[in-house]
Amino acid sequence: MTPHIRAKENEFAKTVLMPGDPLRAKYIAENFLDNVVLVNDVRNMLGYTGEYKGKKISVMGSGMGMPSIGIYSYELIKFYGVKNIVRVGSCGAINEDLDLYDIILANGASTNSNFQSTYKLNGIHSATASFELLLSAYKSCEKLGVKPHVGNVLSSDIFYHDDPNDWKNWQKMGVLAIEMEAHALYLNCNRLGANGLTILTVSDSLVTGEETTATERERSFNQMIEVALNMDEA
Ligand SMILES: Nc1nc(Cl)c2ncn([C@@H]3O[C@H](CO)[C@@H](O)[C@H]3O)c2n1
Repeated sequence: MTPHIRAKENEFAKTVLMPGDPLRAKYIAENFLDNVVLVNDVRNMLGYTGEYKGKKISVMGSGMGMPSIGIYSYELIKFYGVKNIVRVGSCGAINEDLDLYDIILANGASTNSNFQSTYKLNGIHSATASFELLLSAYKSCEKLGVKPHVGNVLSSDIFYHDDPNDWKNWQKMGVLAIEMEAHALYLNCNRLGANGLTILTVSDSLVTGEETTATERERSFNQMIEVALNMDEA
């Protein structure tokens, strides 16, 4: 038990998938996993443990933003012994080579957040994914015939930027897309010795202004889930 999770000590698998939306966690549990058990519903941040092709795996919502995923990923690693956390989410593309529904594997996550000030570093930590998980996800993409984009993303504290064009400065740095969680996940994993990876589906493009519809998001989301579920476990 923690302040935010009611699951018993051994109720999470070694690997946890984390969509932002707890209803996505419910969708994944109901549509992809067998022998599913609800292990958390505190604050309705639904968490489940089940099996995929006979392998134990968990899925739980992370909420939106770095403070939220920062709490849940910390507690999963520190108090439940989780070793691998794979964020599966949506993002806004800022690179012109990206199309709607493209899949991104984030090897790193830049940020405008103050999150890493807690580590009192006399510099800026490069928040990076686990290469083991990144390679496993890349191989899973190959098996499924998916060509992912591998690169840096921006984890922003803000969804509505006051200057609607400030993403263009990040575009100059080769950043592929904007989302709001990866940087904090990677910091927790880097600090606590766990493996983290973020897999994203492009749900909108700041370059073209295109957006997916709610139903299209669900369809395109499935491909990313299959990539995550078919990864070899680290
Ligand atoms: N800042 C931001 N901007 C754009 Cl264009 C996004 N597209 C998807 N997301 C993700 O979806 C949620 C916001 O809708 C967040 O969890 C975030 O990770 C985005 N977050």
